[in-house]
Amino acid sequence: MIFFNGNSHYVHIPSAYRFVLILFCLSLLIGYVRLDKSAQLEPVHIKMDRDDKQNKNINKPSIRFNDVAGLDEVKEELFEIIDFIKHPTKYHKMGAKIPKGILFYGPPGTGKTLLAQALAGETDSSFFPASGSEFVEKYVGVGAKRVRSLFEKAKKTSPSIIFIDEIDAIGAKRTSESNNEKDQTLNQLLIEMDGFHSEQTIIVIGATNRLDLLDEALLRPGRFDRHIFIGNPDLRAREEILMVHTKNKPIDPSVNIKELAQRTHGLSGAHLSNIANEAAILAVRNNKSAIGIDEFNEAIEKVIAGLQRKNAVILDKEKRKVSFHEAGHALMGKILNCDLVSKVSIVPRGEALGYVMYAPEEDRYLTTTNELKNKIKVLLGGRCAEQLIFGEVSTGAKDDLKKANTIAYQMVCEYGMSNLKNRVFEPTLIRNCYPLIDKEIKKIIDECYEDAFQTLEKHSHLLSAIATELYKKETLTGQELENILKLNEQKYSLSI
Ligand SMILES: Nc1ncnc2c1ncn2[C@@H]1O[C@H](COP(=O)(O)OP(=O)(O)OP(=O)(O)O)[C@@H](O)[C@H]1O
Ligand SMILES: [Zn+2]
Repeated sequence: MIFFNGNSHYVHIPSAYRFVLILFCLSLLIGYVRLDKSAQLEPVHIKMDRDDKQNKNINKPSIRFNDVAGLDEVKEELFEIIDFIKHPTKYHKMGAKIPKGILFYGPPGTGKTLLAQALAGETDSSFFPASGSEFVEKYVGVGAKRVRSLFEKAKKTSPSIIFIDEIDAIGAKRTSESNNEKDQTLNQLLIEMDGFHSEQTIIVIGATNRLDLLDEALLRPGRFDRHIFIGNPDLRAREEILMVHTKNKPIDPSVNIKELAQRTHGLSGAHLSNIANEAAILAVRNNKSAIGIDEFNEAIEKVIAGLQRKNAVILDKEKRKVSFHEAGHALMGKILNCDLVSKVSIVPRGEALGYVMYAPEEDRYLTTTNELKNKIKVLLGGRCAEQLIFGEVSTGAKDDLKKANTIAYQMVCEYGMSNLKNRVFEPTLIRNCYPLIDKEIKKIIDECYEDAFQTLEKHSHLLSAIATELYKKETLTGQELENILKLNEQKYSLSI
């Protein structure tokens, strides 16, 4: 209550009322402060909560290179990228551009995702996994928007690694039957990759099982210009992968991991991790205190039986055949001093069941008749070895034959290196003179085959030595090949 005296503007309030008034004002004040506080605090509180969630969503993998077994060559290649991410200024000062995109390609389950996580773990980068198929939407523009928002998030928490699995889902070659939504999504990805500055350390890793499907635009310099093949593990790698996946499991001492690795030729890392897990589950079911060989045997059978592709696991007989076939190529290459062999392997790669890798040659612009014939002999060496050892040939030389025949054809029709001398055959002339040309091609191929066969026959002890080691180890480096030859050449010369 307020008393008002019109004359003096003095307001007289009795003390009891004064007390109540003070209390009222105080309570208002406290209420206001509380209201004000809560009005201010609440959004702050919510904001913190959101930040917290965002931070929690930022995935910083704890996986390290040590968790990825085998793949030593790949890891070596990635060490450079690690240095880029860890010390970007060193490179910026030199005016060097940090690579933006890396493409991992190879068969499924070989550790592409694992490696990308390990790269993030090693560099303490934020990890943004995505799958190409997530961006493929019915409605135009949705995929592009998702790409934009993914890059926005990655930029905020740089250094970041964006991992796009199944990149072929958005990055496949564009055809005349264009799909507007897919094209927009791919364009957005290209724009984002072209857009981020080199000061923002963001590496985009794409993974695919089919490199050949990807659009050229994606592979251009400045985009996914580093391509790293990640293949199925060889014997040593399989042993290491099995070790990684049995590390924290009680294993019966009688289990020989090396022997398990030998029996799982052609399987991927994912299969091996699956075997270890299946074996553990079986051990629980069998009331065992440790995983024994019976559980492993059953798990291997289960995983192998579950494989749809029969040739995913090469039968032992085939493995022997492939070993001799590849040894035939490698030995011919060595004897004829053709190209420098850097690796021989019987680990399937793409459609090939084995392969010989040659060290990059210096650029050559001229090749002689003899050199071309030697190339044909090396190509035919695989089939010759099969004929020599098994008395029959297989379909495995399909690609070799195609390449050998192409060289022979060029020798006859383009280089004037046959009995038809210095003639050049244009398509119409080829049609008219086909029997003549064919006879010359056949002559070159037959002579080379005969020569390669005799050479391998003469050095069959070396062929067997290489094939045996290859069968055992599955991959031989150029140096290991050299050592086998040296060792057996000595034995050979001593024995004659
Ligand atoms: N080199 C390896 N070392 C250890 N574990 C491995 C290795 N390779 C594969 N694995 C195991 O297999 C699982 C699957 O591997 P990952 O997902 O990385 O394969 P991927 O190549 O990305 O397959 P996809 O092409 O099918 O996406 C991993 O989680 C891991 O358990
Ligand atoms: Zn071959």
